[in-house]
Amino acid sequence: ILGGYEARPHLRPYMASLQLDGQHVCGGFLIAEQWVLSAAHCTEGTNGKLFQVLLGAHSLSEPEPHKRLYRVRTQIAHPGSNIHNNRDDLLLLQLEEKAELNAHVKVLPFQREDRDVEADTMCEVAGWGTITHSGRRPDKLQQVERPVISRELCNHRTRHDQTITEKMMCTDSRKKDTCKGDSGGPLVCNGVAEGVVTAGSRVCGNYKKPAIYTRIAPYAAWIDGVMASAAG
Ligand SMILES: NCc1cccc(NC(=O)c2cccc3[nH]c(C(N)=O)cc23)c1
Repeated sequence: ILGGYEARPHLRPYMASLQLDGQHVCGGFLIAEQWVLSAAHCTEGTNGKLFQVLLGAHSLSEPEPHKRLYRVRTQIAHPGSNIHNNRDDLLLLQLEEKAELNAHVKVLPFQREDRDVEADTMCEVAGWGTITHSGRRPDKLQQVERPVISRELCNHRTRHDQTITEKMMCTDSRKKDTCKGDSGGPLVCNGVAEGVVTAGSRVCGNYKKPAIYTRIAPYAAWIDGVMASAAG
């Protein structure tokens, strides 16, 4: 997160850190006791290795009560996701066991009504992604508030030039923005997860490249289907 600030500890008990060999790679969030939603692009370069999911954390390094690393039973990328564009950039992770829910570990509801969030709505995004252009990584969860911008503006020739589909949404990226390692985290508007951070143009903090999110509502049926079929 560029231009943000340290989150109030455990005010976002749904936040997950997707880790490989103890290293934070991407954000994610708890959508059910045994399921985390993140971004498919996060699996790039992991050559099929499964993530471990850290829940209940504020600091990535310090011991904290309720902080727990979960193994992943299965990772399911949306069938439409690919490395060439940002379409269908969603990843579902089934934990080896149900997460132990408590004050620091909670499920975040996601939007099921497929209607655009109005432009200028203030939403918030959090993550352990880089906090400087040079790529400094934070130890503690960061957050920032960002206004939603219209798809029309986001699709302008000088911005993302007609690549933003009706299954995506954007927020202003002037100075305060998502960045490397924030992918997979939730965009929360009025207490509901409306979007999932996608790297998009990979640029951070440049107002010409607004932050892009995969809208969750259009994928509610896919998410429910995967969770139901794996319930086993
Ligand atoms: N503000 C939009 C936004 C949201 C989330 C992430 C990003 N930026 C990256 O992710 C990024 C940036 C720079 C080099 C990078 N290399 C890689 C990589 N996977 O090798 C990713 C990146 C941008």
